[in-house]
Amino acid sequence: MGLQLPIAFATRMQLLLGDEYEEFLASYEKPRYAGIRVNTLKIDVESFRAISPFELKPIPWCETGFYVEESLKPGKHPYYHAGLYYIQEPSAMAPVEVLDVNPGDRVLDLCAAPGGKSTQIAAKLRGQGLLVTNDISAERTKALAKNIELSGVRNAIVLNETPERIAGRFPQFFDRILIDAPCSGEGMFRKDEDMIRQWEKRSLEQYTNMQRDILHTAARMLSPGGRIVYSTCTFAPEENEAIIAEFLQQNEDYEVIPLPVEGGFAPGRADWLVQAEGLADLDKRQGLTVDTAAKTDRCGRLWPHRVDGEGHFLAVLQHQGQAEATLDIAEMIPCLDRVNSGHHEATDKKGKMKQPHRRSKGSRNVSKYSTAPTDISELLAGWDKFSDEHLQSKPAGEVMLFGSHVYISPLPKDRLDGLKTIRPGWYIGAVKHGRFSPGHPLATGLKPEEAVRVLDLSVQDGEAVKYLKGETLEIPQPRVQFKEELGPKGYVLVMAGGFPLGWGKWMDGILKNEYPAGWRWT
Ligand SMILES: C[S@@+](CC[C@H](N)C(=O)[O-])C[C@H]1O[C@@H](n2cnc3c(N)ncnc32)[C@H](O)[C@@H]1O
Repeated sequence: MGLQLPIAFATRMQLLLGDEYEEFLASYEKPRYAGIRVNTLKIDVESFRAISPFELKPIPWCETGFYVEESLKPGKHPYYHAGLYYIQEPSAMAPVEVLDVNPGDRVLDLCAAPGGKSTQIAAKLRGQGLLVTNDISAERTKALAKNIELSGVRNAIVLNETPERIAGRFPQFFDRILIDAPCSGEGMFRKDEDMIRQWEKRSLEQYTNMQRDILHTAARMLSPGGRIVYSTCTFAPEENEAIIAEFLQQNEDYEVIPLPVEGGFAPGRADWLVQAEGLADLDKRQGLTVDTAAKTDRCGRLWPHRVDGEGHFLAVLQHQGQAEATLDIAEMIPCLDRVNSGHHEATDKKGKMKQPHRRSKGSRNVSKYSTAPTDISELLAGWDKFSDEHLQSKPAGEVMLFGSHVYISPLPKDRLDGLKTIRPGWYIGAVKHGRFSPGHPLATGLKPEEAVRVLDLSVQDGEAVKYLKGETLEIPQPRVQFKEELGPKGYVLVMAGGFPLGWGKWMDGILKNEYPAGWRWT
């Protein structure tokens, strides 16, 4: 066998799985599975199937997910750079499918980086409601913010916080909470051998302490009648059924909802917690009863020897309280029917939000964090002028100013006071050298019909790739589509096969490339 499993892991799995162990072990001989998930914020599944560069085989537990041949390099196609799909391990698509996200919900993704599940949640929200996406790792939130932007999400806030500090600001606030918990990663050994080295470095107890804390803190943020999905990519019952059993014991107002039978979910292994004579050693924790431990058979497991995917665990925790009519986010912010990214942390290095002051201009809600002495009216005038000249209409929502940067946010900014905010919303642009420059995420969040000037580049003959590499392109004027009264000169929304990639500036047959250097195709 090519893969060297840690002996302690293999011995434990053999003990737990008994007769099934040989089959489990044989799964490590098979190649890993690769998947993509269609981003329905950009394209519906049927339309994507019609233009897909890859053969697609449906993933049973995710309507928008497909197995693809990894050797075809799905990350090297202009459609990937246009955010039409996200590359995601097939089993990792399961937790969001059982979170039951509906447009308009307030959703928290607490351990979110690099953002696979957050972009899946965003697609289910369809631009309505709120996604707060968080990770404790500052480094990993960079990838998280980028993936949110690449996917064209307009209603997300990206945080880099501890769950405890978020709970302090958002008690009983969220309808849905996803905890894709940090774990020992045993289910990912086949996908990523580095996970084996990581496994050897940390004790199980370190993980279980973190998992317990995160779950208990998350529960404080759930609104009555809401739902938490707890998932891991590990097999150890200590990190899975035992965490859920203990939570249920301490929180009688929660039930575990059984998973749908279709799709390949195997039941949770309550039997690993409960033996004929009572609780197994593993779970002789104070207060835990056999009845509660037995409920964990309603959790779900994806086994690499039973499904085409890696190992995962998931539990749907439904709060039994009556859902209260919460204030709709759209009521908190006038006109929030379209609400989302950027490059500037909105907090200082200590995570302190600079004291905001609000002011209204016309029908608009404007908030400002006074980081830099940029003149507010200059910023607003810049944004007004840009939108008049380049957009069919101004996107609605609360305009927030951070120094010289403009965002549209799905929440009133005082909700974020004191939190280390990586993106307070959709990054619109900034005033540089006295001029408003549109942000790249403004382009990735726009629909082609919202721009005044568009240019469609060919996907087939390498033209879109040239743009993605940052090249200047020669583009004759008839290829630029524009609003007659505004002319062809100026910022152009550049597309690949009809899907926005970024900005360019067209003048006299030349398209100056505005694709950000850090995003370029290499
Ligand atoms: C399994 S990964 C998340 C993968 C992600 N959900 C996705 O689908 O792309 C777990 C994440 O939890 C983060 N993490 C670890 N401890 C945390 C904590 N106490 N609070 C929030 N995030 C934490 C890690 O930095 C890591 O990015």
